[in-house]
Amino acid sequence: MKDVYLFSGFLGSGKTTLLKRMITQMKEKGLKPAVFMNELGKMNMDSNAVEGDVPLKEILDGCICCSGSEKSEAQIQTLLAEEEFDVLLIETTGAAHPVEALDAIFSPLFAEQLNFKGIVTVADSKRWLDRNSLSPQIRSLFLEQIRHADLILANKMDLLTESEQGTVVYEIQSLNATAQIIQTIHAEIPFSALEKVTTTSTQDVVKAPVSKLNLNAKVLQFDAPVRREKFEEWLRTLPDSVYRVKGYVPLEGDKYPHAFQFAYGMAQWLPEYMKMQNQIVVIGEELAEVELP
Ligand SMILES: Nc1nc2c(ncn2[C@@H]2O[C@H](COP(=O)(O)OP(=O)(O)OP(=O)(O)O)[C@@H](O)[C@H]2O)c(=O)[nH]1
Repeated sequence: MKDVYLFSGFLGSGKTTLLKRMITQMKEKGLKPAVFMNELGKMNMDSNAVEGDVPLKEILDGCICCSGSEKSEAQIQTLLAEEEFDVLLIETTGAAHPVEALDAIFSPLFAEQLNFKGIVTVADSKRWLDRNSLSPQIRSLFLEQIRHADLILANKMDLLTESEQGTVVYEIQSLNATAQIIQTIHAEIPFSALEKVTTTSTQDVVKAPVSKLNLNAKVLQFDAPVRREKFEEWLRTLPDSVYRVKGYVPLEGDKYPHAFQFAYGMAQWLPEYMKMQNQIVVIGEELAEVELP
């Protein structure tokens, strides 16, 4: 039997950061991980984070509103048939209800092969404090991801004061009394913390209704390099209903585009040493008016 962990958490909370850490630690222990990820918006930026020697299946432009469980089942089946691995890590999109992703894992097809260990939710602690500013649909998704977790990482603790950190842990524990909560910075946990997880989820778990999300993903292409200040100024004009921006931004004067991440008001730039497609994906509500500067 292969252990399976499901990584859940809102857009930009730190799931890919956790995934990378766990892959490194598993390899150090001599375990072979495989990864299945679902991405919004036809761009495979996160899968670039997974090294080439790790078996990987992904669904790009993953469905936002439904589980698409047949597609997921087919991908998992291919992994099982074609690859050698010990542990399967599944990263859901930040827009997914964690319980929907369970459909594929609990498929009778895999009953003899997969041992589901649990839902690990990465919570953006700063966003937690500000959750009331989310639209009602998005807020209920955000809460559902935490409510169904077996292990919760209260992540981005570096952005909070000590008293805010205490508030977040207390409030999250009131929403989910059974899950263990670990306070983290950049999702730093030992793999042993993951191994201890035991799930309370079953196929019949009852999920609160999350009404239809108006979340969309829009890919924007750059025709020419931009000035970094101009681009950052543009970011500040984005409405609060833009939850996530990521991709590759060509900057004036630089040979290669820069990998770029933006989540909850925080931007991160990383140099790239290869030619990547000059495009970003913007994820949020009401994106019709959002265009590049
Ligand atoms: N300050 C701070 N930034 C963090 C922390 N953890 C992750 N980040 C940053 O947050 C951004 C999003 O992290 P990811 O790991 O890509 O988040 P994700 O949940 O995989 O994002 P999606 O898959 O797009 O939903 C990146 O720029 C990370 O470097 C943290 O603890 N503190």
